[in-house]
Amino acid sequence: MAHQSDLIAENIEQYLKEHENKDLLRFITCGSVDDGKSTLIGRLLHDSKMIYEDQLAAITRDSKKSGTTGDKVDLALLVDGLQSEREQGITIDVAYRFFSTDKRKFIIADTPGHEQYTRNMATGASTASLAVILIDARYGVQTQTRRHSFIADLLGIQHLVIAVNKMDLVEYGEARFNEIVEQYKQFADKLDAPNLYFVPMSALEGDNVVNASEHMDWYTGQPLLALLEGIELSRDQNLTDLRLPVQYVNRPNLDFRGYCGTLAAGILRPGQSVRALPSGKTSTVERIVTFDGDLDAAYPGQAITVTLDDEIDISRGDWLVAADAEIAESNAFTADIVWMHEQAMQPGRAYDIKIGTREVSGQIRHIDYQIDVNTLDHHAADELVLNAIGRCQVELTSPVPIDNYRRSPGTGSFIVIDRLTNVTVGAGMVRDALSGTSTGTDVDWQGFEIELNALVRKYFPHWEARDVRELLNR
Ligand SMILES: Nc1nc2c(ncn2[C@@H]2O[C@H](COP(=O)(O)OP(=O)(O)OP(=O)(O)O)[C@@H](O)[C@H]2O)c(=O)[nH]1
Repeated sequence: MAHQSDLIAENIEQYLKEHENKDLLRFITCGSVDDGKSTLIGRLLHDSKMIYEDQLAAITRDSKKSGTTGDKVDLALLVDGLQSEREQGITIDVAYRFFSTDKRKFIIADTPGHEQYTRNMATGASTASLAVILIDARYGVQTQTRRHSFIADLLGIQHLVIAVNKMDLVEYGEARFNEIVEQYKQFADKLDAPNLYFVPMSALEGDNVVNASEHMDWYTGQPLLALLEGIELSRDQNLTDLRLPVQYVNRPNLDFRGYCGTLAAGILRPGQSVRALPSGKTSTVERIVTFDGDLDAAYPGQAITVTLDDEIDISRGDWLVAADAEIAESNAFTADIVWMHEQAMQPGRAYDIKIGTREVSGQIRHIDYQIDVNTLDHHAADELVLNAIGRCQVELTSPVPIDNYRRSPGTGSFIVIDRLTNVTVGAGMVRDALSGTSTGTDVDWQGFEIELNALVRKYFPHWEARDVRELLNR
């Protein structure tokens, strides 16, 4: 079990360094208000001895004053306490907590359930491999449960742990648990849902969180922590396709030219034949350079600098892929977009799209449908408001290589940036390439007109856009 030095870390850099030889599981916790998310995280930290003695003494004292658990220690106070410390002076959307056991280190993204739910969850989930979805055993699958599961699935999370909590309030009943499992599975049929795990638990009483439950001997699976420690993650990585989006070209002197980036997919080795996109030029990997020396092989997620045998022209935003890889290139594709800004997405408006390490201007040319995250129904939409999710057609002013997000999240995702304010207003997951359009590098007239209208409204409120256009046409 953990030592004092393994306690919850404040500083992620230092924390990761201390535990660098263990593998890392990032997970997200989701639940409706009062499902017991804080209690669960508190219980996880408490039972795996991640809490300082003085913290425990403080919450034991506070539980008597302001807890909701009678004589018992209210472990939710631990999490809420950490949260309020972190929130002093700054507004954060997602709180991250770090802990480790002998087997693995963990980062929990804890997303507040109330406001701007979709945006927060999408932020927390975008780097997570697993989601713990809490269900109150008394109420079973709720609209929120479906919403959380859908977003987790949309973001390509491979493992969903359905934590049926508060089993103590349903007499630890096996029949009730099975009923909820069935309810959930029926709904999960509509998802691509990858690996599902169901755990009956009581976060309050400590059943099946870290320690196996004495009250539910009918449950033969593992408690939550053992599950989190044991789930195999390597299978989730795409080791087949090679993708290195170049973040920056390092040229300290005439003898060295290295291409730096984080390997998004595949295994890269010296001697490998590679092709640069969009130029199509090929070469061979000479060295893989890192801060700690050269590598014989690099894996997804590793930040590397690559040198090649030939001097081919590669710049920031280009991709290195396997020489024989077949990749569609197009200036149009379909994508699921999560809208993250108060100002609604307007099809036809010009936005900057940052895809991989490249930034290109473009527009959302059409919303095929909006997805109701509560029912998973599709319906028509002219715009996407804050937190809405839609299947859209995106068109760029120049072609890019297209990767499906599910196959390669690192290169198949993008963000949408407002051109006037430079604020990130949306996040998207690429689905399929569409055949290119004649727009090519032409001016995007529709987007231009919308921007023009906005500018005219701002600076010449008494003018009509029509007047401006007439002026331009003269
Ligand atoms: N009986 C019982 N009560 C629980 C259990 N888990 C949590 N609770 C209680 O449920 C209430 C809500 O728990 P929290 O942990 O604060 O729930 P939360 O989901 O974090 O809620 P928010 O922080 O408001 O989003 C508290 O009174 C807890 O003591 C459980 O397993 N059994």
